[in-house]
Amino acid sequence: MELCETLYYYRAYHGACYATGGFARAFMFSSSSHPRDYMDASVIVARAGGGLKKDETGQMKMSKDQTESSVMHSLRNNMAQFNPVVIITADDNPKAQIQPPHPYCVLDYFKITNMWWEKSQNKRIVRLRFEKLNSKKASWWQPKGTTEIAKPGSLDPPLTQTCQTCDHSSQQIYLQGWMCLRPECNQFWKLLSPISNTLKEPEESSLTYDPRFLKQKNPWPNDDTELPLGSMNAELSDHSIMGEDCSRAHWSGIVCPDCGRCTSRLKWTGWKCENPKCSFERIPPHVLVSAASLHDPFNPLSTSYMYSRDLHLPMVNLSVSFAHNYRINRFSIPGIDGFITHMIANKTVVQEANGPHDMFESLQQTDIGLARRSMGQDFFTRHYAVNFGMPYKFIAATASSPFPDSTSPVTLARSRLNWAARYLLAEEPSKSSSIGAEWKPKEFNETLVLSYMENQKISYHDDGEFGLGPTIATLSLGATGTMRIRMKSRYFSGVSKAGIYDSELPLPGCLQYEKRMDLYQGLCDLQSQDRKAYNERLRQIPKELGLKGGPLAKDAITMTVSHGDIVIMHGAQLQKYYEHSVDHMGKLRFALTCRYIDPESLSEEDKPKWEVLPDEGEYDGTKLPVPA
Ligand SMILES: O=C(O)CCC(=O)C(=O)O
Repeated sequence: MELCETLYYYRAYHGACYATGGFARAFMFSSSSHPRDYMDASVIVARAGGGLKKDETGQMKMSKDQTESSVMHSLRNNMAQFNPVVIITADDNPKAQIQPPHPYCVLDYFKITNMWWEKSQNKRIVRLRFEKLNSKKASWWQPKGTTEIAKPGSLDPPLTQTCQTCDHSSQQIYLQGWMCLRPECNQFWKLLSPISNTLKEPEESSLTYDPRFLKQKNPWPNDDTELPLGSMNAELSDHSIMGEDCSRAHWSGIVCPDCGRCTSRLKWTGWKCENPKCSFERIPPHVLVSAASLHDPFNPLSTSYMYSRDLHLPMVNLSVSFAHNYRINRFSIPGIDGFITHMIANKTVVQEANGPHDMFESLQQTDIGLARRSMGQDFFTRHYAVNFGMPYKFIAATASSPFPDSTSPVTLARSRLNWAARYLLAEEPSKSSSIGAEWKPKEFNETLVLSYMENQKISYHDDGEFGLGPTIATLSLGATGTMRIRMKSRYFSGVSKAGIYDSELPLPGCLQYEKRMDLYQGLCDLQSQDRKAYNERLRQIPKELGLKGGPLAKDAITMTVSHGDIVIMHGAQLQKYYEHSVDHMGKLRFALTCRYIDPESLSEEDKPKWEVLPDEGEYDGTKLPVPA
């Protein structure tokens, strides 16, 4: 992750070659290399990535012929337009002549000089020869005290021969003899035996590179020049620019100037080198993003009720009301016991003392411990988070502290959201008494603060973990966000990833709703009568109805959440069957989300070491002057 966030030329989380926009940018040279791969101080020969699978012994093996892919087109573009690629080595690279000092190390820029087809383990593969771009620069990966036996260009040029069958010419790569390298030709990958004068595929283990092929020099325009390998992210301009330190470049990783390690920005305040032996830290000055700068000329704030920019599918029911300076959009989704309320704040709300404007600015001025949360295996969430009150231990566990250790926006948000939830749940027309009774003992006992810099977002997820909810309320501060709510794929398609039909009551809006409804009762009966036949039916139904796991439902509700707005989701079913995501287009956004977390649902070690006291803020939004 650190590599991919720091090096603009290598953003391939799972691949050997990173290509983008039709050009290859970098190659990773690691343990899954091919036996004929080669590496010295100036030349590398490697197999183009892809097509490897683990065999039963855990070894990476070719499972099928390689074919022309978009990566190969990119590599050809690099050659045609003289775009060099960066090569990175991993510490398990068996061809490295020295032990690389770090798990991943950048070698340098290389020219791709040759790209050809071969055969290996009876499968067709593509191979590449790379030559270091700047031949004047020493290669740090050359063993100390040694010199290259032959530098590129110091030997005779490689032999080139034309195939008598296909008229295609190619260089001689192996000392064992010349071979046609055009896979369409029936002479492809065959050596002429001088004894029998017949063509035969070579013995792979006997192949030795022809030094004239390896050590050729291929001049490129502008070679022998230096290109930057370090990232230039996070260079601040000389002027103070509002939000510059929250820009995409500023939450990218940097190359540590002290030890050279790629370092992601894991803390809101700045970078701290992750190398345990290095103490480098960089805290860029934060130029306050002022609340006044959030002004949207196409949606001007007023003390009247605001416009709505929310959209929904026709099946979703919307009721609109106006109260206490909020436009209140209340959505309910058929089949779901619950509702979603969007309270759209006006100028009176956002400008009130200790209100959204003040909270937004105050959150930027105090270090409240916002950090990216670990998702395991060295991966971290994109956004920053910190929790107060009852510990939040779901998905990616977040550091928690008692409310008294937080800053005023955290407690103010809790009190504001408790007021909003209390007000809305009491207003809920159909079931006010039961919901109100359920809610009261579950007033919010936790505030999770999320902060999103430019281009950061939270992808589709639910908040339905055991012991949490059933009411979840968020106060949005800063840049305008888009919150999307959609049915989970499993319930939309009715099929699990393993291809098994889900026999739960189908939800309106799902694929093949009517047909699935027709099957529903019969399946319930079969389940209680004949378990074997029932399981068999679950495997047959996807084929009968033409259903497969994987299709994504359209967003049922899309809300434009502005600074000061509140979104309240109520109902466990909403979290079970639906999921939500939020992104934004600005430089900085905070989401302060309050939940009730049942302390009894936490494991002994997760239980707080502090008492979570009731909210004493007593915020009351009804006290503000309302639009005339
Ligand atoms: O950013 C937001 O508004 C929503 C945050 C959210 O979905 C969460 O905390 O689970």
